[in-house]
Amino acid sequence: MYFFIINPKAGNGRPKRIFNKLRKSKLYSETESIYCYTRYKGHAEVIAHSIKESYSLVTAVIVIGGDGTLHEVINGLRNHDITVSFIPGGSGNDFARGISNRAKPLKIVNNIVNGEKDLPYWLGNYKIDNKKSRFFINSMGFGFDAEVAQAANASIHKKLTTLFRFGTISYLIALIQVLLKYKPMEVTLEVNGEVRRVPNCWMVTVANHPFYGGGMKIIPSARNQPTVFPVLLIHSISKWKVLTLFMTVFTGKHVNFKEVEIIETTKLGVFSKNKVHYQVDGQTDTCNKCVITKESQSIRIAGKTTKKDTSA
Ligand SMILES: Nc1ncnc2c1ncn2[C@@H]1O[C@H](COP(=O)(O)OP(=O)(O)OP(=O)(O)O)[C@@H](O)[C@H]1O
Repeated sequence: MYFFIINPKAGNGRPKRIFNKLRKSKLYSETESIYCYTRYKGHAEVIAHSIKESYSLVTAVIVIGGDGTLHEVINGLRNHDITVSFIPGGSGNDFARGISNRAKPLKIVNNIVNGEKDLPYWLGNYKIDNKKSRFFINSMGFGFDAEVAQAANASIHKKLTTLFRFGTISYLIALIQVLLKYKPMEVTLEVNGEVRRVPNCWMVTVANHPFYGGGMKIIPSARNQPTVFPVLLIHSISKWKVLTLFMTVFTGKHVNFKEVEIIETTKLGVFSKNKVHYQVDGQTDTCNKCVITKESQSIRIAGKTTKKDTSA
């Protein structure tokens, strides 16, 4: 049995339209499945957690929503044995980009039902302050990018730009708004066992794949694998240079700036006396301490076309 979780609020209602179309298909009518719409923020996590009880009956959980919805489902399941699939319907959809899944919704379901090979995917693990550890699917960032994500989520432009499929534009508007008032943080990092103080720090970002903010290549070299992960560190830079730097993020050329460092590590600690903003898979909050590691056991992602074919 396939279990669909649909976020009707993601991507200006796109997941609902996708699912309505899917339900009218012959493939759907021939497939044993149940579905559930999310009703509030965090509901996808509650639904996924409840599936855990009867997971032996579920062949795969199919998420239709944005990256935030997938983040909740993965954390609700907390079980690497349940196969998960993702039909992108959000405003950013960086996860689908990260695994290079450009297939259309019907094709994704067709791939799952017809047993296309599952893709192994290694999540990031993060522990904020003294809370329970959780997983992230795409990236986690501290400082400037987190404040930009927060401003973009709250912006009235987001709805409009998502409607016209220009999610990145709302991110760029938020970037300029935050840039004008941003004050760099003072953080202590623990990387590869070494402690390092970074007084004029703009951002620290960790990623499981290159994409971020609706298609920017924040860490172009990031590859999904089980051991190390890359950390992008931007510090001691002027505001105007940050603007120039972000102009080149789409091509990945920003890594050539002398103020940008990329460090590979198995564990990252971020500590600060003052609360710092963080974003995890696009959702934001503040913290004083975070420890990030890589999950060595992979989860299984179904529905990706392994042969070169992206037709519906
Ligand atoms: N019924 C609902 N009403 C309000 N919010 C909801 C509902 N269902 C889920 N949510 C919340 O919607 C938020 C946004 O979801 P999601 O991130 O999947 O979409 P998005 O922001 O459009 O896409 P992306 O993350 O790819 O940019 C999540 O925080 C989720 O908890």
